[in-house]
Amino acid sequence: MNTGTYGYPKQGVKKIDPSYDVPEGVDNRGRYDEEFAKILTKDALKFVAELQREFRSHIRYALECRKEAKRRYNEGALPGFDPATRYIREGEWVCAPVPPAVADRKVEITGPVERKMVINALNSGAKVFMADFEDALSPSWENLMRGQVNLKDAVAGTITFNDKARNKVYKLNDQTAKLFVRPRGWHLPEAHIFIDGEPATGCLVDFGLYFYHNHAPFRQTQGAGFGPFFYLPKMEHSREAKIWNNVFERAEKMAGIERGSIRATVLIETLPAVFQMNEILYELRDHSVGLNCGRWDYIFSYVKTFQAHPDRLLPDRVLVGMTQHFMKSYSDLLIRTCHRRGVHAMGGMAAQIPIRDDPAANEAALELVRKDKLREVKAGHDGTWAAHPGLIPACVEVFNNNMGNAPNQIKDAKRDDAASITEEDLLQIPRGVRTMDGLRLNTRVGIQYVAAWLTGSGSVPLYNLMEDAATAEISRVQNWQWIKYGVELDGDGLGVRVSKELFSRVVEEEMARIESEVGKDKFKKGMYKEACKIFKRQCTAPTLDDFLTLDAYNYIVIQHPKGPAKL
Ligand SMILES: CC(=O)SCCNC(=O)CCNC(=O)[C@H](O)C(C)(C)COP(=O)(O)OP(=O)(O)OC[C@H]1O[C@@H](n2cnc3c(N)ncnc32)[C@H](O)[C@@H]1OP(=O)(O)O
Ligand SMILES: O=CC(=O)O
Ligand SMILES: [Mg+2]
Repeated sequence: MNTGTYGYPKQGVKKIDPSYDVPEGVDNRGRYDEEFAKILTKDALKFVAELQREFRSHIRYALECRKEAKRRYNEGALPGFDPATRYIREGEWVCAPVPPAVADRKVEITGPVERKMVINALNSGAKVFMADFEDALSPSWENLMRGQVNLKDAVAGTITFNDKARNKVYKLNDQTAKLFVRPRGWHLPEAHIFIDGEPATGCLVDFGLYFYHNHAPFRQTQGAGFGPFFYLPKMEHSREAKIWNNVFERAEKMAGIERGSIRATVLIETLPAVFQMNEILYELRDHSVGLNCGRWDYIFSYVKTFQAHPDRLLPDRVLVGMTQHFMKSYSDLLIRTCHRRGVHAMGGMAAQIPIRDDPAANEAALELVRKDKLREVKAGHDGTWAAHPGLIPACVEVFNNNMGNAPNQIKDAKRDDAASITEEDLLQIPRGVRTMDGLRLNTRVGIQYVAAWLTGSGSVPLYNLMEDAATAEISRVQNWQWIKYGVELDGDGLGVRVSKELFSRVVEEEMARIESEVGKDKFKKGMYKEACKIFKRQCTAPTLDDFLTLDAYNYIVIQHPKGPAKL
């Protein structure tokens, strides 16, 4: 079907779904659902529209600045510390004290805002559950709106789920994890809600609807007077943190709650942002509750930032771990920065997940997780992420054994030694081989991930590892980089140069392998062919697409009255 931007039929704008009651200037093109209507109330949408109107020019400017920075990096510049903000880096200031409710964040579970998983995560024994509208969620209208319904029920404490097939009813335990919510990044539009004729900014929809409905019960039942709490993804510069700070202040004013009630942890997961950690904390100093090592997007961002630097090619994805010098430097400097400013320095996600049908492989995976967590706690991190409830006991054990009863290490692990970390340390080229296996695995994983994403799953188990939008991005940009620069392979493919022709053959062979692994029936019913087309185009594009999900988003937008149905 011939479609315009976001799949909206080109022949004309159809009328607003009459069933949603919308404020002036807001056009809701998402499917009507009685449950969704309780979230998409006129007043809640009015709040989202106010945020959009107040901040759209700032967001547009910040995204323009990203483009400008990209242009500079593409012309050979390297990211680095900004001399203009040296006074912030060298100044003696601290963030507002950590709210007591979240002083102890030793282990945090993450997961999409899917109903059963929300309950399982809150019951998992982790201190925090990061409910994800971002890397782990395919942002279809259904997923986003159901996610909002689920979180509202979770904050109210009434969430239940009846798994009829297994005759099992899920409900919350007496003790649950504290909820943090991660909205989408600044770059993603919400193509079902138009404000003044333009798609809304995705993260303002996620934030605005969640905040509007939950701030009061959250502060009463979870935050002990503080909150709600957030994780903020994919920022590249402190000017983006400043926008969030202003959004928070605007929200606090609307709700009539004290300034500094809302708290957020910023993911440092872009290469430019590592040079802005003090500046980001400074902008958010009244609303901050730390930084987190978003290691997967960070690796993706290393490739993206250096897309025009053929001297900085990545080795196989599996070799770019936290012990590579640039990754270790990033984590050490993050700890030093956070603790100097009085807030949490959170670790990141190990990609291993439990392997049910192979006890030896399961133990080996658990051992890798333990090793990763031991490295983090010894380095001074105050807590870490787990992707699966089955990993919580191992993570808790490592952190408890090494931190005892202390809620965090903010005062005890100052890491002043990390003050000497330089720009060169943070940019050092990762070492390792580039192999045909690496190219094949990237291709197999990338295509299967996109296929899952197109059918509504934003995080999936593939080859015993957790894959989400961030890990899939690494597969995509690494393939792109190797093709673009005709990388000469090591190992089995020794001497072979990666080219579009070689990649085409690899895609064909890996598609056949995927079909045999998932079975003919699932392959036929799934969206593997569409995924292959998207992934292949992106890996061979003359210029690198900024995000895999921006292009793929067109396939999952379904506007009503009925636009093209892809899901
Ligand atoms: C780079 C980053 O951004 S990391 C953060 C974003 N990524 C994520 O959050 C990934 C979260 N994890 C997941 O989505 C899942 O664990 C996956 C997709 C990796 C694996 O999923 P599955 O193979 O379906 O897990 P599995 O079948 O072992 O699940 C067993 C049980 O644990 C539950 N479970 C698994 N992971 C989670 C989770 N993260 N949160 C809550 N419950 C979970 C399942 O719902 C299931 O529950 P049930 O027994 O009551 O039915
Ligand atoms: O969001 C986390 C990451 O590693 O990316
Ligand atoms: Mg990420």
